[in-house]
Order: sequence, then C-alpha cells, then structure tokens
Amino acid sequence: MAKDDKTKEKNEKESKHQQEIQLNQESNVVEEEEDEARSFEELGLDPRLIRALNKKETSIAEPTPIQRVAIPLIFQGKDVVARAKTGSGKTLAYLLPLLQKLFSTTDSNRKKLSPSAFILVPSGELCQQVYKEVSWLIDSCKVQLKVVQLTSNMPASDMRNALAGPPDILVSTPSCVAKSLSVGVLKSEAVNDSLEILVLDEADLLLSFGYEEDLKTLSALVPRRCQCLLMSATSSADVDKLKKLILHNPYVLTLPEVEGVKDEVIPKNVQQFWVSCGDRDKLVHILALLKLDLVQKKVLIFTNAIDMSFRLKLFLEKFGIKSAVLNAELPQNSRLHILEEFNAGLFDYLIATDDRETKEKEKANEGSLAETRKSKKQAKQDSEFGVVRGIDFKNVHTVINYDMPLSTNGYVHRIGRTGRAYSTGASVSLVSPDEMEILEEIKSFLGDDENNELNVISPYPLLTKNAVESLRYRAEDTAKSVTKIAVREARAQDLRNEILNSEKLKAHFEVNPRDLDLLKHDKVLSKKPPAPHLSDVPDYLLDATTKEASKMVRLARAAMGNNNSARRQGPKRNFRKSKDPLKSFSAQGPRRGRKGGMKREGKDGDDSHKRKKKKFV
Ligand SMILES: Nc1ncnc2c1ncn2[C@@H]1O[C@H](COP(=O)(O)OP(=O)(O)OP(=O)(O)O)[C@@H](O)[C@H]1O
Repeated sequence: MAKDDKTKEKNEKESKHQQEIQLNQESNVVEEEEDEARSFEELGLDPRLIRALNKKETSIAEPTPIQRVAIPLIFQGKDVVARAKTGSGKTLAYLLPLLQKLFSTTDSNRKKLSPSAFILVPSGELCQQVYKEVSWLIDSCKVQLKVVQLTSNMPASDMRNALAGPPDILVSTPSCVAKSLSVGVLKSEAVNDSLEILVLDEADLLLSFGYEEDLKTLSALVPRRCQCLLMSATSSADVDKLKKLILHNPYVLTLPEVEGVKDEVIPKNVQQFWVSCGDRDKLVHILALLKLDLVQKKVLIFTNAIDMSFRLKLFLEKFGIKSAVLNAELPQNSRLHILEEFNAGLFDYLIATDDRETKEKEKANEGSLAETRKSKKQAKQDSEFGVVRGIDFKNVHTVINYDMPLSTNGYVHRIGRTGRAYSTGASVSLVSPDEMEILEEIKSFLGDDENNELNVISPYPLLTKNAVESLRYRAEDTAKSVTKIAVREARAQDLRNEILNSEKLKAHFEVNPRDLDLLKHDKVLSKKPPAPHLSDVPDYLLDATTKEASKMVRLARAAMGNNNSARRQGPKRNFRKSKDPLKSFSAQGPRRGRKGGMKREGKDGDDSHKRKKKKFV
C-alpha cells in the first residue's frame, strides 16, 4: 500500500475512534465497565511512568475511569474538560500524559524562554501537593525535566531564580502568575512563545477564589496552539465561564447519570450519615462519637470558624483526645507540615476550619473577593488557603461536619476528603435545627428522597441517645471551663507556637526534607492539665448497644489495618463489606422524619427494626 494510502487509512481510523468518544461524551457516558480492560500499557503510557506508578507507596496498577478516558484524548492534543468525582484520580489523568509529552520534547533544540507547561491550582496547599507529585514522577523516571512552584508569598528575587533556565513545568496559582507577569519575572512574549500545555486544576474553585482577573490576564497570552485542560469535581457556572475564556472546542468528559436521578458526584465508597442535634449539644455528640470509638480513625473534622476549632480542641483534650488545628491564620510552612504529619499518621484527629464560604457571604456586600484578597486587612489570613478542596488526605476514614457547610458544593468537596481512589470512608454531619435547610438542599441535590432506594444520606446508626446521655454530665460540666477567654488565649498561643515552628521548619527542612517528627502540632493547649479521670469512660456509663457498636468499629479498624500501629500504611484493599459495622449493625439512631423535617430521637429500644434500612453501596 502506498504511504499516502496508509496515512489516509490511519487518519480515517483515528477520526472514527474520535467520533465514538464524541458520541459517548454527547450522551454523558464514561463507560467504566466497558473500558475496564484498558491498562496503562494499552493507553500508550511510557514504561518509565508505568514503573514509577508501580513503585508508589500504594502501588498504582490500573487506571481509574477518568484516566482511561482522558489520557488518550490528551495524547491526541485535544482540549479537555474533565469533571469527575472527588478522589477519582484527576491529577494523574492530566499529569501522566503531560509529562510523557514533555519527555519527547526535551531533546528539542528550540531555546525556550518560559516554561512549556503551566499547572494552575487555587491554593498554596494544592500547589505544594501537585509540585511534589510532579517532582516525584520526574525523579522516578530519571528524565531531564525541571519543575518549579511559585507561591504568592515568594519575593520577586526568589521567583526570578526559580524561573531561570527556564524550567519545563510551572505549578502555581493564577494570582502568582499574574504577579510574576506584572513584576516582569515572567515575560508576556516568552509565555506566548513557549506555552504548550495549560492545566486549570480544581477549575470549579478558581473563579470562586477570586482569580477571574488574573486568569483573564493570562488568557490573553495563551497561544492558539496551546493545549488546555480543565479539571473539576463539581460543575458550576464558573466552570462554563472558564471553559469559554480559555478552551477551544474542548472534549467534555462528565460522569454518567445515576439511574436518571443525578450526576454521581460523591464517590460510591463514601457512606454518608447525619445526626440531629441542637447547636449546644454538638460538643457532647462529637465527644460520644470520638471517645466511645463510634467512628473510624483517622478523622477530619470541619468547623466554619477558627474560634470554634480551638473550642473543640480544648474541649476534646480535657478528655484525653489530642488533635491538631488547621486554618488560614497559620504560616504556610506550618500548614504544610501539619498536613504531612497527618498524612503520615502521626495523629488521628485534625480540626480544619473551612470558613471560605462564610467569608465570601460576609464579603458579598463589600465588593468582590478579588478586591478583598488584595486588601491589607486580609493579610493576617492566607487568602490562598484551601484545605478542603483538592487536598489528597491519606487514609482519612471519617469526615465529620461539626458545622455544616453553606452549600452543596462545599459539602461535596468536604466529604470527598475521604474515600479517595479505591479506599472506603464515611461522613457524619452534625445538623442543628438551623442547618436543616442546607441538609435538605444536600439531600435533594443527591437525589435523596423517601421513595428512592438510592438514599444517600442516612441517620447515623451507631450513635444512640443512650450513648450521648451517658456522657452529657461530664461534657456539659467540662464545656463550661472552655471559656471565650480560654479559646482566645489558646488561639494566640497556637499562632505564636506555629510562627516559631515555621521558622524552625523552614531551616530544618531545607536540610532534612523527609523528617516529619521534628515538631508536633497536636500539643495540649489547655493551661491546666486535663483531669486524669476524664480520659477514661467508666464501663457502667455505657449501655450494651454502644459497647457492641464501638467493639465492631474497633474490629473493623483492625481488619482494615487502619490503626495507629499501622502508621504510614494504607487500608487493606481486601477489606470485606461484611466486616464493616455500618453495613451490618442495626441500632436505633435519630429517626428520619418526613422530607423537610425530622422526628425527634427515638427512645432506646424503640422501633429501630421498623426503620427503612439504608441500602449501602
Ligand atoms: N489509577 C489509580 N489507582 C489507584 N490510586 C490512584 C490512581 N490514580 C490516582 N490514585 C490516587 O488516588 C488519590 C486521589 O487522587 P487525586 O488527588 O488525583 O483525586 P482528584 O480526582 O483530583 O480529587 P479532588 O477532586 O478531591 O481533587 C491519590 O492518592 C492518588 O495517588
């Protein structure tokens, strides 16, 4: 066959294959089962990358559904918008083909004046996370590629040094790129000349974090030939806006509709629960959950305000439960170190303040977040802090919403911190009467209604009224000692500690990048040491149901290899559903009322057997 015919045939085949994918996209189908057979090899991934993935702590052997679909399209040079649930592996879905493309261009003689690839993320934490992943892959593959990260707190001279060369890949936030352009560290013409791949990760958050102007500045420099990739966990008008601003005729990959109900945005392996309790009763409820071992560790707890997180920390430490707090007020070095320690399993409870939505609402009348981000008053808190979104927490088994998020998107991102990739997880939301409205919004967003067998958020069966009441006296008595002044002092003390830590960390980690044990972030902040008798719960306080429930949670934890001694280990993959107490245990929890309302908690021993069973997925 003549060479021209062969090329024609190849092109026809390719275009047919593309049409097929296009058809699937149009009907919103990413066929997980049918595509199952496609391995990384079959996707055409470079053997060096495959070997690197196999070497990972938790070895990565098979692509996830989004990776199966996105990787070939990215290889073909298409612009792609990929929306897939939290923890579904979107980062590698763009990183692997991006790196492979750069592998083949490193030999090119063309002298570049600016990086070939920009990866833009909404927060400093994510910047660090993606940077580490890229660096690790480059090191493992032993290729001559250079990646740098730029963060907003870097002085211009450091930015200039980082960009000297130039590196091949830049990981940063949009505001930092805009700043680099405005101070001349990055040159517009050079960007326009060199940029080949632009990734907007966590695209649904980029605009809500106030980066619209920065992205507009950048979009003017993005050359037509540049391949643009946009990744997000949730869809929103913001994603559409970004798509129009930056992408050219992209392939849009979304998840299938679940039985015609709703997009599946929450991973199936996350079981969602809620507990009804008055605002003032939240402390005793969380104490019961943690102290009586009714949830699996590690636990990530969300509050909506920094003061609340310190109140909770002080309260819990009176009962011998040590935790660390994470918020936008802390220096970035400390925040990164806290995340690393938590991921490495050095402590089990992390209280994160997710107050971005609250601040956005408060600021709504005072001008855009983009403006406030620039104001000096905001300098005390890092406006690029975003611990909730996109951070890959390792082995978090339970997410607790101590305060409910203000939106369904906030909820999706929070509970997506568990059940990452193929691991299992659970979320427990403490819902006060004032928060019932958002719970109902979440339920209807999830397609959760009385007649729907796919109920996705259910009353938590392991926490009974008796369990809560057994601790009420101690909890209420102890809560009185956690005064506003104590909270204020603890917050100030923690900040002082962390500023000192931050300096030490900076110096220490330049020399010992892998040393995690240097500083502990879960130190006791109470002025008075906790009373020893509160550390133990006497047996007589507990009823048989609660004892049974906590025994089962402990057994399940042991079965999953998910306890403290299993530090730095992931949960065992072959954990059987039958061992999961949430799938076999039946106890009387708060009863689910009619849609739009909620019945009071039943008395112990009442009609739990009649309650509709949640169909666990
Ligand atoms: N093919 C795979 N097999 C097993 N684990 C994987 C695979 N791909 C990625 N992972 C792991 O899954 C975890 C979640 O991946 P990632 O952070 O990319 O999720 P995400 O889709 O970006 O989530 P989010 O929307 O919350 O940011 C990571 O720990 C990653 O190493």
